Amino acid sequence: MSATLRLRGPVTPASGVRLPVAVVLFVCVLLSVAVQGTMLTTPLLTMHVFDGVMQSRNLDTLWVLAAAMLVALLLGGTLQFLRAALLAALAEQVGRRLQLRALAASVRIALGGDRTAAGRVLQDVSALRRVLGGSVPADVLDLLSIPVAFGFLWLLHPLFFVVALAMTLLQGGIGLLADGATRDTVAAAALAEGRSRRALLGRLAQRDAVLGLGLLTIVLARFAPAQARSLDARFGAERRARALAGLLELAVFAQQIAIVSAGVWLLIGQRISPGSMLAAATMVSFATRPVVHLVGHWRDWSEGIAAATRLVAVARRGAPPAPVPGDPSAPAGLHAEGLTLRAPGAPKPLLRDLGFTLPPGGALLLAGPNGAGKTTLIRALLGLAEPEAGRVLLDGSDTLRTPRSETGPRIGYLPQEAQLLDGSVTDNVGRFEDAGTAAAVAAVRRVGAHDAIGRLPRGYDNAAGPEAGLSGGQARLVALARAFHGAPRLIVLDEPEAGLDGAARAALREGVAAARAEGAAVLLVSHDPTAWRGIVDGVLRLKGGGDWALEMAT
Ligand SMILES: Nc1ncnc2c1ncn2[C@@H]1O[C@H](COP(=O)(O)OP(=O)(O)OP(=O)(O)O)[C@@H](O)[C@H]1O
Repeated sequence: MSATLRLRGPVTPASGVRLPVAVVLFVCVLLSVAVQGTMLTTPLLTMHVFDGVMQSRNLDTLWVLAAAMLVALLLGGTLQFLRAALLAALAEQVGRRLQLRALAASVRIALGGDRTAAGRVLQDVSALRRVLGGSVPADVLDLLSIPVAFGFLWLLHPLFFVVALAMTLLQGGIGLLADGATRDTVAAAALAEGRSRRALLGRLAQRDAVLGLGLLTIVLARFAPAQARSLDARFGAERRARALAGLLELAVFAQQIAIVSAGVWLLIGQRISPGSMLAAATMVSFATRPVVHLVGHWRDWSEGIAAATRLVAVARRGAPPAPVPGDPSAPAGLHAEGLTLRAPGAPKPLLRDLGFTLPPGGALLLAGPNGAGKTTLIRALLGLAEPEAGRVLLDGSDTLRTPRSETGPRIGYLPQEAQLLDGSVTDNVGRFEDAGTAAAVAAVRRVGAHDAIGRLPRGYDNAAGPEAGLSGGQARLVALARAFHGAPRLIVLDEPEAGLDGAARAALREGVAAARAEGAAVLLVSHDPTAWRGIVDGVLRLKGGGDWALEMAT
C-alpha cells in the first residue's frame, strides 16, 4: 500500500499515485465503516448460534456460522491493516509538511523576539507526529461504530441501550476529569522544562566565561530549582493520571457487571433470549471500546491537541505580511518615511518620525551611543521588523511587505554576528547559489579578504558554518564578502570593522567606495565616523529618546 501511496512531500506521478489528504481521509472513513460492519457481525452470529443451533442441535448450521464468523474476522483484520497503512502514510506526510511550514514560521517569530515560542515549534511538531502516527486516529475513526452499536442494543432491548449509554458517559466523564486535572499542569511543566533547558544550553555556549570566571556552580544552582519545579509538576500530573487510569479500569468492570445483571434480569423475565444476552454483552464492549481507548490514551491526544493549537497560533503569527505592490512614484534607492520604532515592551519610542532617502551610489553612516537603536533601525529598514509607524521602500518596493524572494537578492547585509550557515566559504559567500566560485572570489577580493581565505587549510572549500572553527575575524570576513556578493542594490553593514585588523579595515573602505561607484546604496553603522570621512556622504545620528539628525557632508 505504501508503495503506491507515496504521500511524502511533493510526489511525482512516476513514483506513485498522488492522493490529496482529503481523499485519503475519506478512504479511511470508508474503511472504518467496513471494519466496524465486519466486527458487528460477530455478536449477531453469536446470537444465531445460541438461539438457533442450541435449539435445532444442527451441527451443519454451527459450522456454517463459524465459517461466516471467521471470514468476517479475516476481512475485518485485512481492512484494519489497510487503514493502519493509510493512516501511517497520512501521518508521515502531514508531519513532513508541517515541519517545514512550522520551521519557516518559527524563524519569523524568532525575528520578532519570541525565542521561546520559536524553539518549541519542533517539539510540538514531533508531539503531533507521534499522536498522528499512534493509535489515536484509529480510535477516533472507531467512534463511528458507536451509533450502529447503540442502535443494535436498542433493538435487542432498550435496557441494554440505557446501560451502555450510562457506561459510555461514565468513561467519557473520567476522561474529561483526567484531562482537566492534568492538562494545564503538564503543559506548564513542559514549557518550564523547555525554557530552563534552553537557558542552560545558552550558558553552555558561553563556556569560556562560565568556566573561566568560575560561574559554573552559580549557573547550575540557578538551573536546578526551575528544573525541580517543572519535574515536580510533571510527576504530580502523572500521579493523578495513574489514579484516574485505575478508576477507568473499575468502570470497565462495572460495565461488565451491569450488562450481565441487566441481561440476567431480562432473561428471568423472559423478555430476551440467551443469545440476545450474549450479543448485548459483546455489543456493549464494541460501543464503549473506542471511548475506553481514547480515555486510556487521553494524554497523547490532549498533548497532540495542545501542540496543534500552538502550531496553528505560530503559523498565524509567523505568516509573512500581506504583499503590497511597488510604489512607482517613490525615489530610487532606499527611502524611509515617517518611521517610528519601539523596542518590545518599551514605554517610549526609540526613534520618532524618521525620514531620509539614500539614492543609488549614496552612502550614509549610522551613528549614535550604545542602545540608541541603530541595530533596531537597520532591522526595520531591511523589513525584518515591523515599525510602529511608517514604511521603508527599496527602489519603490516595501521592504517589509514584498516577498523576501524578491528583496533578498537585492540586499547585502552584514549583521553584528557573522551568522554563517553550514557549508563552505564559497557556499556562504555565494548564498548557496550556483553562481560559481568566480563570483564568490570577486566578492572576497572586494573586501580584501582573498589572502585571509587563502590561508585557510582548504581555502574557498573550507567549512565556514558555526561548527567550522573559523576565528571571529575570519567568520566576519566571510560574512562581509557575502554582503557584497552579486552586486546588491543596498548594502547594510552593522559595525563592519569589528574584529578586523588594520589592513582588512582599509580594504573594507576601498570595497565600500567601489560598490558605491557601481551604484549600490550603502548604509553602515560605525562608532568611528572620522575613519569614514570622505567615503560616506553624511551621518544619520541617533541621539536617544526618539531624536535623530541627518548631517550631510558639505
Ligand atoms: N528584542 C528586544 N527586546 C527588548 N528590548 C530590545 C530588543 N531589541 C532591542 N531592544 C532594546 O532597544 C534598544 C536599542 O537596541 P539596539 O540594539 O538597536 O541599539 P544599538 O544602537 O544597536 O546599540 P549598540 O551600539 O550597543 O549595538 C536597547 O535599549 C535594547 O535593549
